Amino acid sequence: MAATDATRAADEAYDVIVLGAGPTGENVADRAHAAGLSAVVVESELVGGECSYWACMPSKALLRPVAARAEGRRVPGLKDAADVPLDVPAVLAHRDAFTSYWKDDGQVRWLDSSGIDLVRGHGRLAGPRRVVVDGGRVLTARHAVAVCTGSRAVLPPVPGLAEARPWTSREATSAKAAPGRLVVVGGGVVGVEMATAWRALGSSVTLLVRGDGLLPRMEPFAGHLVAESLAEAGVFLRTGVEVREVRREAPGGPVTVRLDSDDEIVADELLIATGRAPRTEDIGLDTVGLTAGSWLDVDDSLRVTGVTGGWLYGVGDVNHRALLTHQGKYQARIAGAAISARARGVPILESDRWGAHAATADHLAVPQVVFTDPEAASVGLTAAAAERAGYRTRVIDQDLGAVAGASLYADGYRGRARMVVDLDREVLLGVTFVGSGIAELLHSATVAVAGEVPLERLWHAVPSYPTISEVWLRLLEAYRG
Ligand SMILES: Cc1cc2nc3c(=O)[nH]c(=O)nc-3n(C[C@H](O)[C@H](O)[C@H](O)COP(=O)(O)OP(=O)(O)OC[C@H]3O[C@@H](n4cnc5c(N)ncnc54)[C@H](O)[C@@H]3O)c2cc1C
Ligand SMILES: NC(=O)c1ccc[n+]([C@@H]2O[C@H](COP(=O)([O-])OP(=O)(O)OC[C@H]3O[C@@H](n4cnc5c(N)ncnc54)[C@H](O)[C@@H]3O)[C@@H](O)[C@H]2O)c1
Repeated sequence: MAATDATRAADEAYDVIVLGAGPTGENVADRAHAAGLSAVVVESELVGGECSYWACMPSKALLRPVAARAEGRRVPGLKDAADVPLDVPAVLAHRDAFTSYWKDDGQVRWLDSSGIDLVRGHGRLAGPRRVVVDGGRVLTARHAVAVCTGSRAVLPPVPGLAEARPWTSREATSAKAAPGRLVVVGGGVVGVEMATAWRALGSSVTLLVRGDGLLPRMEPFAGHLVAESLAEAGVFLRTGVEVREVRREAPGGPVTVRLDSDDEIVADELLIATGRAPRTEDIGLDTVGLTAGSWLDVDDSLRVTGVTGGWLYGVGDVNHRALLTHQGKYQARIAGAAISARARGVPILESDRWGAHAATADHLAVPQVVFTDPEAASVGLTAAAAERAGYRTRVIDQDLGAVAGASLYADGYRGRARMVVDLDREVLLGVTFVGSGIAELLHSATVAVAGEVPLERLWHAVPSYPTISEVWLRLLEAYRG
């Protein structure tokens, strides 16, 4: 029997509506559902979002063989065997498998098995607590709507650029073959990771950076070490340059990039990796008093400020707090807890620093690993950021190559570590590691920074011998004198 309008309307009411099924949206829905609330997710493309299909997963699948080969080349006995070109079809096939061939059946099954409803289509807010999908189906939320629509690559307003149809992160992570000549614009994370991957896959790569170094949000030595190694891998790095104009005479033909110096570079592909914009231009923000196309300002429980009634949340990339999958998922856990507490009528939330309903780590302890060779990883504040924030600090640096575990790990190990100490509390504000195999070391630093572990107690956390982790001992010895 066909549902009447009345029963249909009742069917379409949920406790929580989530807009966007990326890693963040999936986790908000999961947390809400685990707390006994009904949840629906609206998704216009693939369940799993950018991370699964055009970002984290495919990029790391491309980069893992690059790192493994680089490490093999530095291990006696393995050097010659590892010093070979990558098997490009095998690497690309591995990447394709990691994106599930751009199909989301597995993630849809997970939603189903979790008891979360999925509505496919483009969702737009239509006033408080209402979402309209593809201009038809109307969903209403009893407690909350969480906007988790993520971000997209921005193209700077360079004449001819849009018409030249450059690669963005989507094409750079999903391309079916290595271009002969690739120009990459932007020395941030996407720029350096993709320059690393495509160089190793056989492209001649030119990396154009308008600043004076790479990875400007990290400690300067991270960018220096990565630049040194990219140059050794054969990447042409040009710093202090601006792109003035781009021309592509024929679709699929060569592209010419003119710089502010009037130099021209001709390439087969151009990757623009100059940052992100929020996917909020067409989600009905104007219907709730917000500006279309803006990042969402949120409080520490991820609730959007400037909207009355407290029902709208903005979680993940869309709030611009930390554009990382793990941080979006962390925010989702906090938002899910806050939504369910408010739904239960809990009078006062745990919104104090490090409370259950406050995403404090977004301000103080965001970890990030850049999967270049060497890897660069950091958590918390850089020395410069700590100084700007007014802390009284001491900076301790350590040559990672001098650690026994590192020299065993690879011949001629190159790397560096830094800890930034808050002298008033004697806890760590930030830690950075650069070197092979340090990605897995980062969590120790995250625990120390988020835990605000006193340095005198860290002294009793004994790293195993001979591991790269002994860098902790060297850093603490240098601090204690
Ligand atoms: C090349 C690259 C590599 C990266 N590598 C890493 C990494 O190694 N580690 C890491 O932590 N982070 C990495 N990131 C960042 C990471 O991808 C993002 O931080 C993460 O995807 C954000 O998750 P999200 O759920 O907030 O948004 P997204 O993953 O962007 O998901 C948003 C979802 O919302 C959907 N949507 C948008 N608008 C609507 C609408 N109106 N209606 C319905 N659905 C909608 C979209 O289709 C999408 O599925 C990388 C990013 C890039 C570009
Ligand atoms: N391994 C990881 O964790 C990982 C990997 C890739 C991306 N990400 C996330 O995705 C987000 C996007 O990465 P991204 O590299 O696109 O952004 P980004 O903000 O990290 O870097 C963009 C770079 O482009 C430069 N730039 C901006 N406008 C420019 C212009 N007109 N001309 C030349 N250069 C210009 C900026 O100065 C900056 O250095 C980041 O926030 C990052 O955290 C994470």
